[in-house]
Amino acid sequence: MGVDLDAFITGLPKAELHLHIEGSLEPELMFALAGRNGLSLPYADVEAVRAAYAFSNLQDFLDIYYAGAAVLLTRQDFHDLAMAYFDRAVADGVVHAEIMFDPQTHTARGVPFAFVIEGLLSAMAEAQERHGITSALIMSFLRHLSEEEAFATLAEAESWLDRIAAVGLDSSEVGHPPEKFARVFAAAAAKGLKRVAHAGEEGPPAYVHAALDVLHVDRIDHGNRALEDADLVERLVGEGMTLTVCPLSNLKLCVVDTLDHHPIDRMLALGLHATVNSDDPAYFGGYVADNYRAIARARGLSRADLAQLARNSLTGSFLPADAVAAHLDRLEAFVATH
Ligand SMILES: Nc1ncnc2[nH]cnc12
Ligand SMILES: [Zn+2]
Repeated sequence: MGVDLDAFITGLPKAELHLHIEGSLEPELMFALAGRNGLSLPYADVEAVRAAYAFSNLQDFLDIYYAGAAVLLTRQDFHDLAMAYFDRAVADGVVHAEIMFDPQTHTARGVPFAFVIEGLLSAMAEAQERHGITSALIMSFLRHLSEEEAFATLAEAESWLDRIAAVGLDSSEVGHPPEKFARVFAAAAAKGLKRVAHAGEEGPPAYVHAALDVLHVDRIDHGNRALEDADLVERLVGEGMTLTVCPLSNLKLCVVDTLDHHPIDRMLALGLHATVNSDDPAYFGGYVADNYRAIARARGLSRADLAQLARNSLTGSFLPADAVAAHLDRLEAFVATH
């Protein structure tokens, strides 16, 4: 009733479960931080940065994304980066965000782990105080690096483990299967951390199986290629496994050729617990509500579908059950009146 689809999408209380904070670095902030830190960028201006964002696969993107992150040096830089994200997320109706960070991208450049996490944590506290948005941290290991380096990162995080909800696995998927990180994920689990992993973005269904069987993940990031394996789909449905799907990312990284062919509605119809997320919004042309809008238009999603995606995001989050229930109550009230 009443409001148009854009307002309905924005108004739906939702969680964002797949967001790389380094991927929310807008070109304007990239230039501001480069200036503040006395660094020069290989781009003339923000338009030139945006023009460089044309990718034909995941690796094309990762090369540019790691280069962009080089402007992040101080606690204040990480704080400013995260505050900019939270401001956008709140405007999109995000009530809870589980944000991934890649410490190895920074520690490899000599930035102390403490600067990264303290900057993010101070922004998380400020965003909660200012906007009421809650958040959690997912510490992701770069899968193109070694198991030993992942263990070193877990050791560096030791004194902050009570502030980290989960470990994750990202970066170049093909050739770096989940098995490579079996032991470090087991060590993280023994320390009480939850586990997520990118799987089935470019990698085959076998990587999704391994994320489940070997890494014992609580969620699958992306999971698109699971659709190639009917038994795997049945298993994911049976286990109620949340998939953190990222439509605009899938388009920009050529996981789908057009959003018109995106499988989000097929996933819902199969009973998969799919969610919609932005992945790296500064690089892929949109924040979470842009992703809902783009996929709704391309696939003709109904308001009931959109509400189900938002519901899945809340139930798939790592929030305590009472907080999930409270958000779901608000979601159902919103849906009933719009
Ligand atoms: N979509 C993605 N896949 C793998 N690693 C990433 N790091 C940032 N975004 C990523
Ligand atoms: Zn991702």
